Amino acid sequence: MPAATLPPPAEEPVSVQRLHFAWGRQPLYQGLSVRARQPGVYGLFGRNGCGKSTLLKLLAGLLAPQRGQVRALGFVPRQRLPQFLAQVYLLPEEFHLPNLTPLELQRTEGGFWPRFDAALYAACLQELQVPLAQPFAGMSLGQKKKAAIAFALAAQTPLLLMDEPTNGLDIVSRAQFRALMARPEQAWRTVIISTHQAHDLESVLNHLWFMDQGRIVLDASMARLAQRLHMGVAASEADLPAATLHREPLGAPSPRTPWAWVVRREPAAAPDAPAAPVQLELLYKALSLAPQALLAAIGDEGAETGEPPQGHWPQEETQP
Ligand SMILES: Nc1ncnc2c1ncn2[C@@H]1O[C@H](COP(=O)(O)OP(=O)(O)OP(=O)(O)O)[C@@H](O)[C@H]1O
Repeated sequence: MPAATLPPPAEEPVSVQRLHFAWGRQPLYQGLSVRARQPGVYGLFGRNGCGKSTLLKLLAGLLAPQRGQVRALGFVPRQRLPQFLAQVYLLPEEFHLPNLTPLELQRTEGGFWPRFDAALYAACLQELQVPLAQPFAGMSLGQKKKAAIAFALAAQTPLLLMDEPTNGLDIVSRAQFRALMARPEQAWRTVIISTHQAHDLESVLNHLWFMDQGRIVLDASMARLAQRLHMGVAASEADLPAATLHREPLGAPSPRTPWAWVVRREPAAAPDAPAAPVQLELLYKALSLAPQALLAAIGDEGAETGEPPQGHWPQEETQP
């Protein structure tokens, strides 16, 4: 059955409840909860070292939670059941490719993923301009990364985890990555992308998670962000709108320096005004520097959809 016509998964793609995890004695998460309720592209953002890669590894079953519950596609990832492993693909930030050509990689490893799509692999490699028959040993870092991205997309797993996929790619390749993510073959599944390259994902994301101090502090759809926030650039500091949630000069401060701003969007004041696109880089900085007012303006999406907010989960559970 073509991927685009697959039925939606019976299980919630991802559910993490009251997760506790520490590397050695240093606690990283002390009660992290987050859910991907439906397929889509989720962006996982946060400062260096906040725990994004660790969460992806927990979702792939490479690490075990110390307390709490992690579920992906209805499975407990750490059990590493073959049925689960066939449905999840983790593209780590750093990886080792055997000294094969991309074509040989498909022949030797493609069979591990039951939905591996050889035609899609060839199309992705072509789009990213990776030579099919050149051994990886003779490729640059960026070329290897692109080959790995093509393989990850072609594996067609219901859950795809990508850690900093655009790191090391040139500007043209980043645009090509965005085009690949927007292909219809990707629309049916759940993709979680950890990244600092906010601009690379603006047009691709359906949903945003922002992690800080071991918790997901922002869990909002892009539609909600566009509905709740208004962003723009003023010609100078004197031209900034009143009551900004975040403001920053775009260059060395001077009376003529333009300033970027974020304000609460007031749909009641102009109900027919179209929602403006969300500038993720600005949002990222605003969340990193002064999150409280911004989070209050965005509000709790779960509360409005009847979902339990963080910390109201039922029974805490410890996994093997
Ligand atoms: N193998 C490891 N052993 C010990 N500590 C680790 C290990 N991997 C990660 N950590 C620590 O866990 C914390 C979270 O690391 P992680 O790589 O998950 O963060 P991140 O948000 O992905 O960071 P970055 O944005 O820099 O990639 C860091 O303080 C890091 O030092």
